[in-house]
Amino acid sequence: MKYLPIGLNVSGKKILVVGAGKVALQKIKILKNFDCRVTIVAPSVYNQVQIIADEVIIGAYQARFLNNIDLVYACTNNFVINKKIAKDARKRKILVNVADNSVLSDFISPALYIDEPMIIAISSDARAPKASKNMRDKLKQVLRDDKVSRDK
Ligand SMILES: C[C@@]1(CC(=O)O)c2cc3[nH]c(cc4nc(cc5[nH]c(cc(n2)[C@H]1CCC(=O)O)[C@@](C)(CC(=O)O)[C@@H]5CCC(=O)O)C(CC(=O)O)=C4CCC(=O)O)c(CCC(=O)O)c3CC(=O)O
Ligand SMILES: NC(=O)C1=CN([C@@H]2O[C@H](COP(=O)(O)OP(=O)(O)OC[C@H]3O[C@@H](n4cnc5c(N)ncnc54)[C@H](O)[C@@H]3O)[C@@H](O)[C@H]2O)C=CC1
Repeated sequence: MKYLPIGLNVSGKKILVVGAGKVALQKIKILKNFDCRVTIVAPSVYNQVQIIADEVIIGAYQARFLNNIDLVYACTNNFVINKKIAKDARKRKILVNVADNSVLSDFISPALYIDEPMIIAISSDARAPKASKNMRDKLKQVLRDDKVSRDK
């Protein structure tokens, strides 16, 4: 095993998501459940992303966008850019998640289900993301059933 699951306090932290496609949107939707500030950078950003991000930078990634950032997600569809983001982040000691390269990632994204205050987080140590998603969906029902019995 390589990736330690921890509960990171992101309250008030500045988080940069590079890219605004399907994978970036998935990350942003999760982040919006937490008390952090999310900035998106991408050459073009569609409405849904625009609405949920705290700040949007239209344009290609530049290293200076990492200034004052606490955590970064590299979610472009360009592996060269993603690799550069990882390198730039490491130089600045900022923890980085690289959507297409777990080897370069300081942390990985588990499959999540949030029903406050409970969180289900399933990971396969980056080896079987689809299996993580499927297991999360099964356990989601367990949490829902448990809640029904707690609320009775
Ligand atoms: C390392 C990591 C990246 C990271 O940390 O970001 C990673 C990497 C890769 N994913 C790949 C593929 C797919 N990933 C998904 C979905 C999700 N993947 C997520 C996490 C992670 N994926 C991290 C490890 C998590 C762990 O430890 O288990 C979830 C759980 C959370 C999230 O993305 O936030 C999210 C569910 C979101 C939700 O529904 O809630 C689907 C299905 C779909 O999209 O419906 C497919 C298509 C599969 C198919 O079609 O079979 C591939 C290609 C190779 C392959 O297939 O294995 C790579 C490897 C690579 O690209 O190198
Ligand atoms: N859940 C996961 O972790 C998964 C990860 N992936 C990987 O994640 C990456 C992203 O996938 P999708 O979101 O589906 O791609 P996508 O094509 O939908 O989105 C890519 C985004 O990157 C942006 N982009 C491209 N060059 C950029 C630059 N120089 N600076 C800033 N933004 C830039 C594009 O404008 C676009 O918004 C791919 O590398 C893919 O292989 C794929 C499936 C699941």
